[in-house]
Amino acid sequence: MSSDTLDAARPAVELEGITKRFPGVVANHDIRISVRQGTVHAIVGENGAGKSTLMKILYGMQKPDEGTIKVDGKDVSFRSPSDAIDAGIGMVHQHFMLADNFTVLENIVLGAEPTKAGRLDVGAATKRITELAAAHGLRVDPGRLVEDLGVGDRQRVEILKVLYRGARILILDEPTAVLVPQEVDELFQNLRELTAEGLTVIFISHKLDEVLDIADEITVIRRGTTVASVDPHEVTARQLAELMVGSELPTPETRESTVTDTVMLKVSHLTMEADGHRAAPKGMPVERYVDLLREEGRRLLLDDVSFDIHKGEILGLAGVEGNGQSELIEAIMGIRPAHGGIALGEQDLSGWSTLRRREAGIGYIPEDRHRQGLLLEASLWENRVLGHQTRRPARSGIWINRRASRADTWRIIEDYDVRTPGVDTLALALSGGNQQKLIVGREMSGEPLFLIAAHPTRGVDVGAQAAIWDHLREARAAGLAVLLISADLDELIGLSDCIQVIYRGRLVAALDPSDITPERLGGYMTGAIAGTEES
Ligand SMILES: Nc1ncnc2c1ncn2[C@@H]1O[C@H](COP(=O)(O)OP(=O)(O)OP(=O)(O)O)[C@@H](O)[C@H]1O
Repeated sequence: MSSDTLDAARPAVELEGITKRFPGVVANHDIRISVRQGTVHAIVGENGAGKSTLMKILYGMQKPDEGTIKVDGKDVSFRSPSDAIDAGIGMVHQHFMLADNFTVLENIVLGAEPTKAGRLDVGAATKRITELAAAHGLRVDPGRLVEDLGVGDRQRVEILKVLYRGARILILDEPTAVLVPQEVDELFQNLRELTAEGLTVIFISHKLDEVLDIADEITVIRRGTTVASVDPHEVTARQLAELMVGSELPTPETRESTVTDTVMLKVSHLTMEADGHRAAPKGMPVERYVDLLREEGRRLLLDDVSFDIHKGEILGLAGVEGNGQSELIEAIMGIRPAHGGIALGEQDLSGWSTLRRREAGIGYIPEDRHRQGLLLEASLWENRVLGHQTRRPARSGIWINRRASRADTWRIIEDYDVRTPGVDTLALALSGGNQQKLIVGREMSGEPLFLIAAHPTRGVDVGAQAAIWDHLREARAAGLAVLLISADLDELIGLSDCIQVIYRGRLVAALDPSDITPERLGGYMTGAIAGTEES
């Protein structure tokens, strides 16, 4: 949109004086934002700044204590998301909420208004979806099963789903976190087409360069209140970050290799069958057995994966989600059986329980902090103890040592800048990024020999991201071996000593991070560049 038309555009959403308090925290305070119709309006801020709370208010999931919301110039008051949907607001969640074993069409119409007869008119629904998809440049095939779709396609289905319900204002919560660069380009193209047709997009992201690329206007929230609305053409990513933090950022230090010759983790011929683990015939070498499985045409989730990680080394694993990363983690943690070998230092881990592996020195920052990382209903100090019950400071004799655990939780809060009123706060009351900082702090505190870091900075702001990177680099310099799995390609390239690409369960390329671009890496990850071994 040209700046003249932009200025002329009327507001689609006006938030005036929004305040929301939780016990001990003012999450939003006197927020003022005017979102012009037909624009992409980005909202940025540190972890815990209050972005999610504000979006929950706008989507009817929470009620503000004070303030007014106007949509298309009219005062509204939402009691639930369905009120927000009726007013033309749609939310595209970061974690897709699609049913895998249903088609695109079924997912889109699921939960939308039933037809008068109570049955779905498949012909009419298909026609409407096809028209919507064509009108907005969102190509998807309504008849395909969602489980067969890639991440970018799934996101398009989510967008179509809210458009199908009549949304004119779309809220996108960190939509690029799971996308490779090529998919980000496509998403941005889609968003440009949507706004060109008069739809309005509210875009939340921690990736400031992307925000600068796509937004027509950016609002910065700091400690619960709006501190600036800026034109993306007039600020740099660094200035934006400084507005968020309220002070100048430190310049990142240059890095030196700390990789040693000592192998800390050795993974050899790791292979996992899709339809159930069967023991290999006695005495048959694993390589031979893997060949046999292939000859039989069995589907393999991990296909003969071998690599070493040395003391002081970060090995980055690049891959589009669903190409075997989760299975690799599960095999290393002893959660799911696989063929092949895993050794930590001199110790062969075959047959070891997850707890024993953890005790032997494996730390684990899980990819899904809600399902695997935290007990949301428990306090922060209890979460500090979680998974570390048998080690100091949690344990003294046979008892959990509350005092030491609480003190250590305070230490993590300080070291990792977790924004919380205290250690008795429930984990569910922390913002997403602050939950993540707590988990990273906890896993690093166990002083592991080897760490699996799955998306360690997902959802954390640039300041906290830099702090977590520093902690990882320091631990690496002290000899920690790290398997880093991340969808953030700048993070993978910036932190890793070597990058392996996983595609359909196989390691297809070994790349040197010092001479690879995110675009080329994305090419390997999607299979667009054929996987040849490089080094
Ligand atoms: N249900 C709740 N109960 C208590 N406090 C809450 C609740 N939800 C949010 N908060 C607090 O409100 C503040 C704002 O949190 P919010 O989730 O809105 O931040 P955010 O900007 O979305 O952060 P992030 O980038 O980490 O997701 C935080 O201090 C958080 O701990």
